[in-house]
Amino acid sequence: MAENKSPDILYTIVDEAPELASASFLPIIRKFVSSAGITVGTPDISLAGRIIATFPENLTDAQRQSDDLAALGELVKTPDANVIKLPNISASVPQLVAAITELQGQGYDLPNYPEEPSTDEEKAVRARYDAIKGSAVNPVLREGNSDRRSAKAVKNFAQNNPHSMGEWVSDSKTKVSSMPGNDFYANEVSATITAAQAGDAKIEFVGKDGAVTVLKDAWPLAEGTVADATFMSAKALGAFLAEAIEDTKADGTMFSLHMKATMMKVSDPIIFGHAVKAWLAPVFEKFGDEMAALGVNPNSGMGDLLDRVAGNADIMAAIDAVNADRPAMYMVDSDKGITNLHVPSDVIIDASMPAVIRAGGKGWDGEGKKGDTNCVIPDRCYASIYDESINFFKANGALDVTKAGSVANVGLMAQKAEEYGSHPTTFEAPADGTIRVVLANGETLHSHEVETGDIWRSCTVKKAPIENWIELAMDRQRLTGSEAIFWLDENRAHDAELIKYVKPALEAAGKADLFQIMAPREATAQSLKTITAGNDSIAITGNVLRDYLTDLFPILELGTSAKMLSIVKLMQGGGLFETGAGGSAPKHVQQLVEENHLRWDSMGEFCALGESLNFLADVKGNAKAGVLGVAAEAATQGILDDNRSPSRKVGQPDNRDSHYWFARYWAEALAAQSDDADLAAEFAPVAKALADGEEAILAELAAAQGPAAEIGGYYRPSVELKAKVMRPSATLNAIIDG
Ligand SMILES: NC(=O)C1=CN([C@@H]2O[C@H](COP(=O)(O)OP(=O)(O)OC[C@H]3O[C@@H](n4cnc5c(N)ncnc54)[C@H](OP(=O)(O)O)[C@@H]3O)[C@@H](O)[C@H]2O)C=CC1
Ligand SMILES: O=C(O)CCC(=O)C(=O)O
Ligand SMILES: [Mg+2]
Repeated sequence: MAENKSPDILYTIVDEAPELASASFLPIIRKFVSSAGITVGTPDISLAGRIIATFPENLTDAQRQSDDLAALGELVKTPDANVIKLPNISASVPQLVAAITELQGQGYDLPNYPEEPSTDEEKAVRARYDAIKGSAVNPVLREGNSDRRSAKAVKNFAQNNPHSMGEWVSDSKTKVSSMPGNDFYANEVSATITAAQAGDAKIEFVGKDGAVTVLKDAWPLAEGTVADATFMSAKALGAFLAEAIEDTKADGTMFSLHMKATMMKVSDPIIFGHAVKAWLAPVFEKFGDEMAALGVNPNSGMGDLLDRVAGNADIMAAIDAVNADRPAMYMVDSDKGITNLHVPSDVIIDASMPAVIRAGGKGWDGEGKKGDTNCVIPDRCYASIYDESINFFKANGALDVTKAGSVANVGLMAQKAEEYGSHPTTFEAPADGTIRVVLANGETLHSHEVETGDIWRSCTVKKAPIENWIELAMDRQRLTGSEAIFWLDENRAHDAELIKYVKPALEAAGKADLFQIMAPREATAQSLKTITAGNDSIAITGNVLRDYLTDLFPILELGTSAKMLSIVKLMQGGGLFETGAGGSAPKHVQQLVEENHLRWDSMGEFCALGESLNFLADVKGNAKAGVLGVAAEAATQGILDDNRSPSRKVGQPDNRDSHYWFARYWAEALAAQSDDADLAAEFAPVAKALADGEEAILAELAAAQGPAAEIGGYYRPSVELKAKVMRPSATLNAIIDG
């Protein structure tokens, strides 16, 4: 972070579409808040920035960057944090490799990603890259639980301006397929650590010969922590996937796999790799050794595999033959031939399943044809929410957006809760044997018999985050009076331990009758019924369902999760304001580069900015921030009232136009208010200049659209080129920079 004085607000530098939007929006924010003496820092948590910060010894002084993520990770543990966090890339291996290659091309002398490290040096490099891989940012910053909901104005807008929804028919063949058993759900055991059990635990693998290998040492388990262990059988997974492919073919639908290989960066790429192997089973049987020699790693996807075998005509012919015999495949981009199995980070379950459901159960096949799809979600822990949603819409038709209520979420997230914190304690069984958790007192807490390749993991959640989550749920219920459901399955080992916290806490507060506890399937059906009737519900969930539901319901209700209010009340008193619940929208970058139109909607940034300024006012007593915050809320309302959000098509207003309107409404609201005469006087001429310049500004913005745009890189675009593309209006720039 460049500034010496700690900035009042930190606005993160990220990747892809939100970062392009920032090139236009940040100068506006800076201009407005500087009038109140508020400073904005820009910590770089982009994938490229994190790579650069990891290898200072390879770089010149000019190239080096501080480790801003580490600094932010410390800041969020203090009451001073006021962070606006935009979505960033959680990189799959192919993305990480592409980012490294791009940086090397820009003159950064970075080591290659060691695919198969053998020397100690390679292993050390690999470990440093692995810390950057996957979801490496959000879990570090989320030192609090999550409160995600649609702001009233956003919800009203959606009801009055319904987005397009696919039609649901009762005989749709779209379905969810999951393993019948031997998955994480079936094998889960869980316990709450007692005082006598607390301390540094170990995870061990015991071979059939009795030899013990320590997989994880000095693993602190504090009293009150809920600690689970479970595994997915590799054999059962392989058999299930083979059957699912056959079943899809028999159904005449298309095959689609929905995983979270980014956030679940250890387990899910392995499961994804099993699907690639199952799809190309005859090819792996015949050419397994040749493919291994070419460096094929199925976990990196079909795209990487095809690149590696492209020079071998026999293998390519075998792949073509298998594909000809397979069912249709759900496509990421049918024009470019990118399939569901190409890149593990292309189809991410939280966004992909709601997109299928919003479309009436449809996906697109290799010929660009719409059709029903078999949605393969191997593990059953959470698949039931999608299965139940699909059943509900088959029976009731698509949601009526104009009348539907809303499902908000209170999510247990703090301190790497549950599955999303389980990467350091996830292992692929090295051989047949036993994996066990041995406590500090020598007791074996959990133990599983495993076979080679089984995916074993332990998830934990600490006591203070659980208690904070229950408090937050009670707050939200009290403030809204809504139906409130803890989505917990008493038949699941982990959830049963959480229920032991929830029930007494509710009873002690005298609120047991205001809350229900339901398994995810039942809670899905109940919540859909509630919103169909026009009422609201609060889903109080664990970390994975927080993630899934805060895309599912907003994508159905609002058309997108980008417009969500996404507040993380940090446990030490600070504020972390996430901008929406969606990601960094890679497809939007593609459109900008091809035709200079950015369809990214900054509504998430607008909402987070208002919250962050109000936080500065409420918690830090900064009255001018309060005035700016109220005016920013008015500007957000103006964007909605006058329908100034970006359009999808080139030639129509885009992200940049919405920023002009936001600036104008913000300035007008500041000029009109009477709480701070200085701010009113300062912004009156700004508001006038923006209004007077409307025609010129909109014409200059429109003129930029159409031709390809050059931004000088994907993972690390040129700052100058980005600014040139994203700030094409000289008239607007003169007002903002003046
Ligand atoms: N908080 C975070 O840091 C998060 C990061 N991610 C990361 O984001 C990347 C992409 O993930 P993906 O699964 O594709 O999900 P995204 O949410 O990024 O994109 C899916 C689709 O949602 C729509 N969308 C998302 N945000 C906006 C917006 N602001 N304005 C308009 N439309 C929007 C777009 O639809 P359309 O194409 O129809 O316009 C987009 O193609 C991955 O690297 C992932 O790891 C994902 C989730 C959260
Ligand atoms: O961190 C990530 O990879 C994704 C986060 C996410 O999807 C969410 O919080 O909703
Ligand atoms: Mg998500």
